[in-house]
Amino acid sequence: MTPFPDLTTPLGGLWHELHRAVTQTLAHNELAQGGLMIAALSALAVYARSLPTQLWTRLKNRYTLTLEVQGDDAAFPWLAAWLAAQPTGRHLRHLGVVTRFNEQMGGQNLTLGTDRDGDDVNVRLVPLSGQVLLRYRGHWLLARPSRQKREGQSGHTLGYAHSLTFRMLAGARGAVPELLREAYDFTAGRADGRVEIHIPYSDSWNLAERRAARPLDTLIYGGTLLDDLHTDLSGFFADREWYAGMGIPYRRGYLLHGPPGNGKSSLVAALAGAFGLNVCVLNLAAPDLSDDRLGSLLNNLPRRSLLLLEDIDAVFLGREPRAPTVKLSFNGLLNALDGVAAGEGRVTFMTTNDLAGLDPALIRPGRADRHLLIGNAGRAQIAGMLRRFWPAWSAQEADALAARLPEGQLSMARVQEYLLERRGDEAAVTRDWSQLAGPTPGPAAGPQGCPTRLKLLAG
Ligand SMILES: Nc1ncnc2c1ncn2[C@@H]1O[C@H](COP(=O)(O)OP(=O)(O)OP(=O)(O)O)[C@@H](O)[C@H]1O
Repeated sequence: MTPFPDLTTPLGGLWHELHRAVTQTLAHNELAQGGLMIAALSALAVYARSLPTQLWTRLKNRYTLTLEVQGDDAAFPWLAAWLAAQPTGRHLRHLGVVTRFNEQMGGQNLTLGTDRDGDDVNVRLVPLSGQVLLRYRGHWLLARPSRQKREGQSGHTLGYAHSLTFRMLAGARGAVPELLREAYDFTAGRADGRVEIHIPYSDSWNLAERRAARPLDTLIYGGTLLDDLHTDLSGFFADREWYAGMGIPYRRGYLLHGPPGNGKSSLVAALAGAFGLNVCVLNLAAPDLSDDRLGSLLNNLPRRSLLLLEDIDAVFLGREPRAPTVKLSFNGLLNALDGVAAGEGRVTFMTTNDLAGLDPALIRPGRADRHLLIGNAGRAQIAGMLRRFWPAWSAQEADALAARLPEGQLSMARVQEYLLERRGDEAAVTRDWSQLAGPTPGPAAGPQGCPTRLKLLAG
């Protein structure tokens, strides 16, 4: 087949003319010859310059493998914390300071001091970007944390999307599962009795904090509330097959209601510790929580978690949002709680200080199967708390002191605060006792004396 078009056609004739003109020009015109030469050499130079990069990329793709984990994945905190704990992890030079609510970033924990309430003020030094070479089980790993700005529709910064990449020789593939297992054991898998608190991040959850589990017996409630709840929950976890056999959705919902500061949030965290579970805290009033996002979040709940919806009365008045900033619709919430997509095995705790303000649909059985009133402190509870603070006191001494206070008027948080203030001065507890029945001191205290910052998680 001839490389030229057919000369008998008009296009073939045109091509022939063009070819002849170019050949003649190149044969007789030195300027054209020089131009062509320069163009050819330039093209060669460009190709030669890109050759090492191409070669490197080819070699890299052929002989190395990459393990990448995105910041919103559950494995991210495991690997980030593991990396930060490696001796060479400290060689990363681009560090950021984040508060403890970003524990998922790994990094080095620093306690800067204690605040007015005696709580540690913690920050973390976390690697944001850079790369380090480290040796793992005889293999070289190039670890590279990085972050990318996330922008909203109007171009404003929403935050940063973090990711972590490990590059290694292809032969190290067998070490990947071990690496993941070790990172998991180092963090979430540590059987140290800690409870993980997760908060929403985009459509998924981020580990906000790992905290020591509070023993259940440090919480004192009236009657048999604690035992009943524990038994109910144990029964639920043991009954999966029974639910399946009965065709009943395998979910359990609890509504804890009562005045503030009597241990609703603390109870959820303590139960999580007792059952080896974690807590996912969701603020339904968050302005960026739409119906869709709530659905995704509930579908993506980390395994073995209790879902905690705090202060649900603060979101809707009846079925209407309490504030214009609330994006969630009442129906969206109902659907997420028990619609078709509602997660199997989910345990939800809702807390409220205002039962009367809630729409009955939100708390009907199926969404909230058990309603538990957690009221103000009874005398027996106050006596119980006195003996926790002062174990040497006899039951009669504690009962006698508690009997001087009105039944069900004070919050347990108020009693706790009073005792905390006098924990170094036993005599002051009895001496000032009448103050407890009086008005609550301090600007941060609510009507029942619940210090507002004693929530499971702020926000
Ligand atoms: N029943 C209780 N036994 C022991 N301590 C309690 C009890 N109730 C409350 N406290 C103490 O009071 C503090 C506040 O409790 P918590 O935040 O759990 O109350 P709450 O009912 O969830 O309050 P709110 O309705 O304001 O969220 C905690 O530090 C906890 O130690």
